[in-house]
Amino acid sequence: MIRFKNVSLTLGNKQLLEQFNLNIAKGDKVVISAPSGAGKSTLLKLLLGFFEPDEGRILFNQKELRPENMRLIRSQIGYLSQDIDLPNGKVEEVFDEIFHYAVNRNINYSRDMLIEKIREVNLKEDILAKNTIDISGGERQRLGWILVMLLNRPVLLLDEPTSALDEAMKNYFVDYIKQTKKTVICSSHDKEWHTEPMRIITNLRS
Ligand SMILES: Nc1ncnc2c1ncn2[C@@H]1O[C@H](COP(=O)(O)OP(=O)(O)OP(=O)(O)O)[C@@H](O)[C@H]1O
Repeated sequence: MIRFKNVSLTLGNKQLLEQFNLNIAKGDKVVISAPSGAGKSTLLKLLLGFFEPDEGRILFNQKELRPENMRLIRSQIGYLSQDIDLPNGKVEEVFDEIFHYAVNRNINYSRDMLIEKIREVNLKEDILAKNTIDISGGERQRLGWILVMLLNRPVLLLDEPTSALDEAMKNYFVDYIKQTKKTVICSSHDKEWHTEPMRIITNLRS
């Protein structure tokens, strides 16, 4: 479903990917656990079309990543960025707004579903009335997770998605990924991700 074929990429003066090959089948769970600065975030950003490879090809559902395909490809991806980029505003309104975007209008979403998820991830309902700029890193990360879970897209790209969470919460999200049928690529250093059925990738330079 996702294929990197001999992909090389240099940013600045640093070669991050060198003839990199990776085949990801539908439903696979891939965890990238290369050292800091190795290019994990960049690999995810390549799939979103934020960077283009210097050499090689990237295929998504047999289609080559090209500017004209990116809109359709992105509509199938739930992306959790490292800094959880939520718009400014009251949490409840931010979620409402996101589910009113044209691309998300066919998704089943309600305030009750949001509240159920908020409870599941050990947040309190009063977070709905808080501004997204006034919440902690751990709260923000859990809201990002709630968003990708509710968006319910077939492919998840997760960039250090458990870095700000306690052990119980890390395990909660690892368990969610274990049981989902979605195709998942996750960058993380957390040991909780080193478990079946995750495929661990440690080297981006071959
Ligand atoms: N647009 C850019 N121009 C030049 N260099 C860049 C650019 N984006 C990233 N880099 C550099 O590429 C390297 C890889 O960055 P990236 O964020 O992908 O690493 P990472 O493996 O995710 O690291 P970490 O685990 O610390 O988040 C870093 O040295 C970074 O400074």
